[in-house]
Amino acid sequence: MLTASSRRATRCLGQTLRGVTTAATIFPNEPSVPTVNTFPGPKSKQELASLARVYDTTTAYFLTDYYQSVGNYIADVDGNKFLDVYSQIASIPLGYSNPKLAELARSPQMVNAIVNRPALGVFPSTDYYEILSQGLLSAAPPGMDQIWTTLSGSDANECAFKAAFMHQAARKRGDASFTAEELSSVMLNQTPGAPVSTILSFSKGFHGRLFGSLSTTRSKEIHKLDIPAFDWPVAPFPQLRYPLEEFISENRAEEQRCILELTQIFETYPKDIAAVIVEPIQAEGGDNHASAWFFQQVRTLTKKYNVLMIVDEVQTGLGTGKFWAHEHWNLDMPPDMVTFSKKVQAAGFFYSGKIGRTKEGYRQFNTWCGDPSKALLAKGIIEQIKDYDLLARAAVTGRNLYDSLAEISVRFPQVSNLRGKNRATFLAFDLPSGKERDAFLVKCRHAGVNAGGSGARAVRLRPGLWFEGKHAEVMLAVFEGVLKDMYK
Ligand SMILES: O=C(O)CCC(=O)C(=O)O
Ligand SMILES: NCCCC(=O)O
Repeated sequence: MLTASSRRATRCLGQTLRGVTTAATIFPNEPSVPTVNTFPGPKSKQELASLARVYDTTTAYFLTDYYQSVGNYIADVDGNKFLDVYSQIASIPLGYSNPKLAELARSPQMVNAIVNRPALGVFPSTDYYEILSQGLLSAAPPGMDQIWTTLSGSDANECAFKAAFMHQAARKRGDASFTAEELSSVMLNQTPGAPVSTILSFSKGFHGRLFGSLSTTRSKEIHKLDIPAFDWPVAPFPQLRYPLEEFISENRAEEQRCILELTQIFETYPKDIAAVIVEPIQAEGGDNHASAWFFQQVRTLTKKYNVLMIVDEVQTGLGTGKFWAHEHWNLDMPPDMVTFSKKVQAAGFFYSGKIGRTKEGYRQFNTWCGDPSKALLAKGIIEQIKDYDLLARAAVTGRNLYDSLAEISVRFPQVSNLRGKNRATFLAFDLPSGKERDAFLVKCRHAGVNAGGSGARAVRLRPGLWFEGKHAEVMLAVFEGVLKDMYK
């Protein structure tokens, strides 16, 4: 049954996509509606219990059958098919079983990259330059033409931190060599070889879970408890009111407050600050936005205080209607490093100049130094995005979806703080409490839509780039049904 808002989204999106390749062409076997019989089904329960004997399944939503998952639909082992607007925590860019990526996976180049996995730092492959230059670097953020590849988002951030520390130390050291004291003290984890230097992050930020990155993660206590942490500075991230355009002056005042506090930290913090790390939209921490003005100020301040600016695009990359969300800010000076992972499938960071390099070697290093098979996959993803203009199309889909959700929020005032306007389908809204949000997500799954949560009470939408009007229609109808069930 189509609601007024879902009809509207379908109409607009149908017009946009007429005459171009659609998800139906790419995924001829994609279901047109979800099917949910028994959920969780008997097989899912049984097979999860088997898996649980050897692997921690505490957080599993259901046992997934990836062989049966197609396009925007994820299947479970009991044959249930859900419209997936969460995409493996925002990390499947082009739908399940994407035939073009599957073809790439069968190519001799991919087979070679997988079975002959190189230790790239010492034995780089003949095609790594071509894979990087025609792939990831063809979508590099403005002003950046250098890349370092890593293994995960956390690893990307940590390697960017290391690059920042080494760059700052080299800047201060000038042409001098390491001193004998540096060489001996570093083996004892003491100064001056292991200097007291820090990475500043923002409240509610999420930058990963490894030892260094976790110290910059500030989203939820549970991620950090019991793990030793660096004593590093934290600055307030603006807590804005939504919709942004209705609270312009309040929001500007809040951002000014945060910028003032950041300035104070730069002025008075007793330890060296090598870099600031910031997400363009705080994702895990609750889909928290800030304006281009705020980020422009951060860039100006970091330049002024000789602090590097790392933009963590692990979740926003490919997700906001541009390759990189910070492209929405119109910065005068690009950030120093931009980290990526998730939808890109490969991980690493972009930079310009020499920030990511050291003259000695073996300092930014590990056995793999990335993974050519993932970099090749990233190339295939970027090509498909360009071939079908998927970022611009996601921007249109997102605008219509935002309007439809805004209409829903009028009928259901429990749906509040809708956010992500003009950020494609990187959308979220709040429900009154975390308990209600969790109940909403469970009910949606029973009704055939797999969505996610972020922060304390947000429902987050992260569909892939082949998500279109007809998918939005299904999602909106399910959301309306569940909201009616919960609130009317
Ligand atoms: O939920 C998220 O946004 C982040 C997912 C992730 O990387 C994590 O939880 O470690
Ligand atoms: N940050 C982990 C989120 C995982 C989930 O709730 O699906």
